[in-house]
Amino acid sequence: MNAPVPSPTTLPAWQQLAQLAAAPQPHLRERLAQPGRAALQAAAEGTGIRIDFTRQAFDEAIWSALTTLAREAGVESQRDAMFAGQAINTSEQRAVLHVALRGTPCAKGNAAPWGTVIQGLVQSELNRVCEFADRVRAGDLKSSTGAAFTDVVNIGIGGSDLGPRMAADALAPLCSDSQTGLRVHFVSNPDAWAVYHTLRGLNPTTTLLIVASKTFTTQETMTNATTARRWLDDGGITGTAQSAHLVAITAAPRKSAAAGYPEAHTFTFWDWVGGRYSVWSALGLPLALAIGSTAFREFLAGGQAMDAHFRSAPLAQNLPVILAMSGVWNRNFLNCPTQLLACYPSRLVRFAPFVQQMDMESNGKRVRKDGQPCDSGTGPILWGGLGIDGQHAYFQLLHQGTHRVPVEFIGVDTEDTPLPLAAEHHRVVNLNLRAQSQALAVGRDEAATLQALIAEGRDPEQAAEFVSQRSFPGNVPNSVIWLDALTPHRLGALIALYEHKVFVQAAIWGINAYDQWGVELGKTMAKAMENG
Ligand SMILES: O=P(O)(O)OC[C@H]1O[C@](O)(CO)[C@@H](O)[C@@H]1O
Repeated sequence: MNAPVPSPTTLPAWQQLAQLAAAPQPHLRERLAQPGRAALQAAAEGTGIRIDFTRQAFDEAIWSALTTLAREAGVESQRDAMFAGQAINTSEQRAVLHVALRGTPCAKGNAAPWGTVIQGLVQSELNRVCEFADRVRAGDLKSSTGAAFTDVVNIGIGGSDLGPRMAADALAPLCSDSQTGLRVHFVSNPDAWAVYHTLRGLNPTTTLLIVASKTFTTQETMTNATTARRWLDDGGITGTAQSAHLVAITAAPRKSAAAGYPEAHTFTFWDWVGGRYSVWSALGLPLALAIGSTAFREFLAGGQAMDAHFRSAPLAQNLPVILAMSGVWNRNFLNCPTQLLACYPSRLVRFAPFVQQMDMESNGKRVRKDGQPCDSGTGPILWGGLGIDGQHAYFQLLHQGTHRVPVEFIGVDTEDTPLPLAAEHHRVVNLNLRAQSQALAVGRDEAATLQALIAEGRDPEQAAEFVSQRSFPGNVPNSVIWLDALTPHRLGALIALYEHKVFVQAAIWGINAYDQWGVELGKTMAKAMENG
C-alpha cells in the first residue's frame, strides 16, 4: 500500500506563492534595479561552482516563500532518506544510491550513511575499473595478438551511453595524461550506419569492445553488439581469442556471461543505480579509459563535493535547491513549460542531451508516488545545446517569439586551450554569454528602441514605423552557472548539481524520479510486433 503523498498545492507556501504570482509582476528591468539584488547569488564551497540567479523573475519575498515550500515539502528529510539508502524508488522498491559511488561525503573516520557493505562493494569495483583502465592505457593489457589496444568502442544507449560520452568529450581533450593515443568511440544508435561508420576505420586486432547495458537485454545495444562481434570474427578474432577484446558492463552479469563475455572483463553495478545516474559506476569505464584513473577519481570527488554541499548548505544558499526552486517558480507559477540549457564551453557539447535524459526520464511523470494524479505541472521540456551556436539559430525565438523560455547558462572562468589566441576566444565567448543573459532579462522597450534608431541616424517618422519589430520584450528569467574551470572535478560537481536539482523538484511534486515505466510501452510493443 502506497503511503499517501500530499499534493504540493495543498502546502501553505504553495498557496502563498500562488498569491504572490497573481499580483502584478515587475519587469526584470525593474527588479534588477532594486536594492539587495546581489543577494541572489550563491557558491558551493569546494566545488568551484557558483550561481548568479539575480535575473530570475522573483524578489527576496518570493525566494523566501520558495525555500519555505522546499522545507514544507520535506526536501531535507527526503534527501536524508536517499543518502541513508532507504527505498525511495517506491515503484521498484529500490534504494537510490548513485551518491554512494562517489564515496562518502563525511569527515574521515565517520561511517558512510549507506553502510559499510555498500561502501565495500563500490570501492572494490571502482578499484577494478581503475586498474583495468590504466592497464589498457599503458598498453599492459594486450589484445589477442599481443598488441596494445589503440581503440575502444563503447556500445550502449541512454544512460549506458550519454554520461560517459558527454564526460569523455568534455574532459579527454585537456587531460594531460590522456595523450596515450587510445581513442574511445561510442555507438548508441542501432541504425546500421552508426556502427558501420565507427568500425570501418578501425583495426579489429587492436580494438576493445565494451558492451554497456544495465539489463543486458536492450535490443538496440544487443543488435550493435552482434554486428561488432561479427566484425571481430571477420577480422580473424574468433573463438576464445575474442575474449581478450570483449568487456561487459552490466547489473546482470549472468546474462553477459551467458552471452560469452569473460568474467575477468565484466564490471558490475547494482539495481540501486539508475541508468541515467550511472556515469559514476563501472559504466564510467569508457571515461576512465579516455582520461585515466587519476582524473576519473577526481571526477568522482567533484560529485562528492557537491553531495557534501547539498547535505549541509542552508536551503536558501544550496545550489541544487536554487536551480530546482527557480525551476518550480517558472514552471508552476509563471507557467513556462520549457527550460533551455545553454552551455558556452564547447567541450560541453553533449551536456544538454545528457541532462535531458536525466531530467525528462526522471521527472516526466503524471502521478505522484501514491498513484494519485498530479494537480500541478511536473518536469519541464528540457532542451538546449551550445549557447553560442544557439545564438545564431533559435535565440531569435527567445528574444522576440511568443514563448517565454527560462534559460540556464553555463560558463567557465578560465580557459586553457593551447592556442596563442585562446584568451581572446574565451573573452568573446563569455562576453556573449553575459550579453545574452542581460539582453534576455532587460530587453529593449519601444521608447528605447526609437531613441536607438534615431541615434543611428534614422528619420524619426520612418523609425517609428518599424519600432515594434526592433523592440524586445525581455523579462526572460535566466540564471548563470559559473565553473571556475572545466576540470574532471568541476564536471563531476556540475553533474551532481543537476542530479540533485532533479531530486529536489521530484520531492516538491511528490513524484518518483527513479523509475521510467513510460519507456516500457514502446519496448513491449516492439517485442509484440516482432513476435507477430
Ligand atoms: O542500460 P540498459 O539496460 O541497456 O538501458 C539503457 C536505457 O534504456 C532505458 O531503460 C530506457 O530508454 C534507460 O533508462 C536506460 O538508460
